[in-house]
Amino acid sequence: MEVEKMDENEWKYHGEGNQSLVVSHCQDDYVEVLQDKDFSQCGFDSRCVVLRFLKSPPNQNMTSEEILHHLQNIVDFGKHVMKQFFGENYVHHGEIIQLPLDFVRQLCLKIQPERPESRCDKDMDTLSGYAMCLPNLTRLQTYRFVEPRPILCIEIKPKCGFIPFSSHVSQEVKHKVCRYCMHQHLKVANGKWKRPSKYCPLDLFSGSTLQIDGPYNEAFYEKLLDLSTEDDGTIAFALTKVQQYRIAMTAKDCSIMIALSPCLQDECSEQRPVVLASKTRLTFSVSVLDLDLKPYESIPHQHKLDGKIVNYYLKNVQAKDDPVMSSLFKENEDCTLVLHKV
Ligand SMILES: O=P(O)(O)O[C@@H]1[C@@H](OP(=O)(O)O)[C@H](OP(=O)(O)O)[C@H](O)[C@H](OP(=O)(O)O)[C@H]1OP(=O)(O)O
Ligand SMILES: Nc1ncnc2c1ncn2[C@@H]1O[C@H](COP(=O)(O)OP(=O)(O)OP(=O)(O)O)[C@@H](O)[C@H]1O
Repeated sequence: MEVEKMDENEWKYHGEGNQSLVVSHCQDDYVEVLQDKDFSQCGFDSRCVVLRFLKSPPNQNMTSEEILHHLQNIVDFGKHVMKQFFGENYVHHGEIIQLPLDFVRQLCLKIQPERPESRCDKDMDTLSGYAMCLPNLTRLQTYRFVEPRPILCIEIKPKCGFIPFSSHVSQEVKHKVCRYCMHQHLKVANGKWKRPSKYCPLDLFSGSTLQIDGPYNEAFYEKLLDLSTEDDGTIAFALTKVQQYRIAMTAKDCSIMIALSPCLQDECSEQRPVVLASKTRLTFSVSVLDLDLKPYESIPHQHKLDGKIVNYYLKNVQAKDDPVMSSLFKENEDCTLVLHKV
């Protein structure tokens, strides 16, 4: 990708979350096989990548150095920690790219009308010129060229699914209803959603949970794994526990992108994973995204939020449905852990 020749008209709004905004190349729907000569600064043809910009509330801009440092942490954390947890093939840590400021400003103006109103409480960073360059995960990742066939891409955010059994969890309701389902009621009350979701992460997961700022290198990862479960009372132990918590919080908020495309029998090779769906053979790619480490500051926020979620649920949902906790057994509603003898 030749950064000096970047033209905002070749890029389009792709999507955004609470922390970042993503643009993709306008031609990504109909490109031909790419030649190695097209690859440059970040090792990809611009038509196969997305650019991911950080966002911040108006008047709370970080300096360029802070942005660069933050992006570097994201890349290192993906590369050395999350890749090890999820697997080399599923995590794409990307690279930092420095773009001409003029391009970034023009791009920001161009995409503004496409942004959903609910996301406009934060602005895309147009001051630093830094962004992450990542493969476009809505495409198949098997080869570095664009598939000639149509692709169906599904993005899911599985969220966290387990019922804690620790005796340190004092509230009885937490042993019965998962946090995600309880949180849904608070989100409806706060106006985030119109109604609680019928999805429950417990349907997806069967049990346990996934168990430090920089350097996010292999030694860091080893340290996380080596931590014994016995509390030895040292500061090092306590710090590592905090880091484990942050990593678990990060993992619980990730997204999974699944790209599927039809393929003919003679096209199937060992390199290309295939799934059979009734009469069709589909080749696919699976990627995990949004693996930015949650900041320290989110820990007290999580703690407060936890209290709000449970209190709201107990007062407004369970209290209404009691006396016999009938809600626990309502089909498709809050998901309760019901143990069956096998
Ligand atoms: O708290 P939750 O479970 O609602 O998750 C938040 C997400 O809400 P969602 O699950 O999509 O409804 C929320 O997603 P949306 O903004 O709704 O897309 C963010 O991912 C948020 O992370 P951060 O604080 O911006 O780093 C997420 O916050 P944390 O992961 O920091 O708690
Ligand atoms: N590499 C990628 N390829 C294709 N699409 C992507 C890629 N990265 C992000 N996206 C799209 O952009 C959206 C926003 O990106 P992302 O989830 O990283 O933002 P975020 O602000 O960190 O999210 P959150 O609100 O969960 O904190 C994703 O939901 C996804 O649809």
